[in-house]
Amino acid sequence: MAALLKQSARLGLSGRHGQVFCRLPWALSFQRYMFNANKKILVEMDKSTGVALMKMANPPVNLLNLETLTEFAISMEKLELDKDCKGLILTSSLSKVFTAGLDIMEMCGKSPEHVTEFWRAVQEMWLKLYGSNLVTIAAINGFSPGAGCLMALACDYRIMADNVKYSIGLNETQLGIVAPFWLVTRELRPSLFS
Ligand SMILES: CCCCC/C=C\C/C=C\C=C\CC(=O)SCCNC(=O)CCNC(=O)[C@H](O)C(C)(C)COP(=O)(O)OP(=O)(O)OC[C@H]1O[C@@H](n2cnc3c(N)ncnc32)[C@H](O)[C@@H]1OP(=O)(O)O
Repeated sequence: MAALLKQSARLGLSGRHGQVFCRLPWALSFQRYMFNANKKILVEMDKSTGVALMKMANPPVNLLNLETLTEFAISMEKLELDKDCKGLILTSSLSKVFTAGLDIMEMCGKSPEHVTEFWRAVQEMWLKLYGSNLVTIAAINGFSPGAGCLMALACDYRIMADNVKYSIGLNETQLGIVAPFWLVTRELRPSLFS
């Protein structure tokens, strides 16, 4: 963990004036590769350190819609298959939003099949992060409501930008969505499981 944090510092993930800056070398060596399917999830993997930097890049607020969640799951699978990858830093490419959470429009006026597929993708996102073999760190560089908070909770470690304007929390009850029992017990009351 200490090594990973040092690495995140080396990559430039340092909090200052409420921002988490991500400075990466312009020149990519052979030890570094990047991939993205549809550019909603950007991944930069540094083989020399074993640390992958994953940035959500779905402006304006990094909504987690079906497309983004699917791309996220594919990206996680690729990293899990890379034997050189030991750790993952999950962050946002945007300046003040980590993610605004689930795209409410995915749950509104859609067919039951679509809604089912969408919620399956949400669960898959959680399973991929919570069950990952990688050491996972959420570098929360902005607002992180709802599923943004869920994502952060599913990581092994969380670092949040020091800015009183940014909020984080499970606010989904305001929309009539209730967090399931297993989620609450696993992430918010882990002592119940031990
Ligand atoms: C493991 C699975 C098992 C089930 C688990 C079930 C439940 C527990 C776990 C998680 C549940 C999560 C549910 C959710 O995530 S619901 C969504 C919660 N999110 C919010 O309430 C965020 C609301 N948004 C904001 O507060 C602001 O947008 C924000 C502070 C993030 C940014 O503010 P800013 O001023 O920069 O931008 P805006 O002008 O507000 O937004 C731009 C644009 O985006 C639209 N928008 C914002 N958020 C959403 C959203 N969540 N869904 C859809 N659309 C959104 C906003 O309306 C603007 O649109 P437009 O006016 O430009 O058209």
